[in-house]
Amino acid sequence: MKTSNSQQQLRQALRQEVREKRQALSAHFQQVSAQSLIKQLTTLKWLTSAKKVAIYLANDGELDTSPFINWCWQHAIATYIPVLHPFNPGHLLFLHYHAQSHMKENKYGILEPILNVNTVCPADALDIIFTPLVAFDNTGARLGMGGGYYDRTLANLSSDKPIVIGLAHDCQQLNEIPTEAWDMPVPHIVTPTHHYQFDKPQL
Ligand SMILES: Nc1nc2c(c(=O)[nH]1)N(C=O)[C@@H](CNc1ccc(C(=O)N[C@@H](CCC(=O)O)C(=O)O)cc1)CN2
Ligand SMILES: Nc1ncnc2c1ncn2[C@@H]1O[C@H](COP(=O)(O)OP(=O)(O)OP(=O)(O)O)[C@@H](O)[C@H]1O
Repeated sequence: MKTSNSQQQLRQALRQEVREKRQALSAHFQQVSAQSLIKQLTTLKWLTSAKKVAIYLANDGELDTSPFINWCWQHAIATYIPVLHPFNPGHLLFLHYHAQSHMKENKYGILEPILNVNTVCPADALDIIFTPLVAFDNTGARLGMGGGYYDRTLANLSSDKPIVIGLAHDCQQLNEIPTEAWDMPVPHIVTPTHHYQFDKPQL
C-alpha cells in the first residue's frame, strides 16, 4: 500500500516521542499505575464472564500488566501472551501463559512462552484481547511499535467476539494520530485513570 513518506516520518516521530515519555516513568509510578489499572479493569462488565484473555508482558516502559495477570489467575481466567509467528512473518500466535510457563526472549527482547502448538488459542476464541500500544487519540486510533502485528491480528478476526481493549499510560494520549488505511482502531482504551469508549464510525 502506498503512503506518503512525510506521514510515515510523522508517525515515526510521534512513536519516538511517546516511547521516550513512557520509558522515563519511575519504577514507583509504574507500580502505582499497575495497581490503578487493576481497579479500572476489575470494574469492567466483560471480565465477570471472561475465561480466556490475551494480554502482554510489559516492555519499553509499557503499563505493567503483571499484577493484573496475577489477579486473572486468582479468578480462574486463563491468560494468553503474543508470540511472534515462526513461519508467518508479521503475525502473532497467542500462547497460554501460566506460573510454570517456560519463557524465552523474542527478537525484540520481549519474553514469550516457548512455542507449543497445544497451548495456542485462536484469536477468535479469546473473550478479551488487551493490546499494547504506543499512542492513542480521542477517536480510538492506535499507533503501535511499527510491526503491524496487532493490526493484522485485529483485521483477521472473523467474529465480533473478542472485546478489544487497548492498555496505556495516560501520557500516551495524543491529540491526533495520522492514520493509515490498515490501522485498526480500538473500541476501548483503559488507562490507570480512565476508560475511554469510542463509537464505531458511521458507514
Ligand atoms: N509487550 C509487548 N509485546 C508485544 C508487542 C508490544 O507492542 N508490546 N507487539 C506489538 O506489536 C509485538 C512485538 N512488536 C514489536 C515491534 C517492534 C519492536 C521494536 O523494538 N522495534 C525496534 C526495531 C527492532 C528491530 O527491528 O531490530 C524499533 O522500532 O526501534 C518491538 C516489538 C508482540 N509483542
Ligand atoms: N492487515 C494488514 N495486512 C497486511 N499488512 C499490514 C496489515 N496491517 C498492517 N500492515 C503493515 O504493517 C506495517 C506496520 O504497520 P504500522 O506501522 O501501522 O504498525 P503498528 O500499528 O504501529 O504496529 P502493531 O500493530 O504491531 O502495534 C505496515 O507496513 C503495514 O502496511
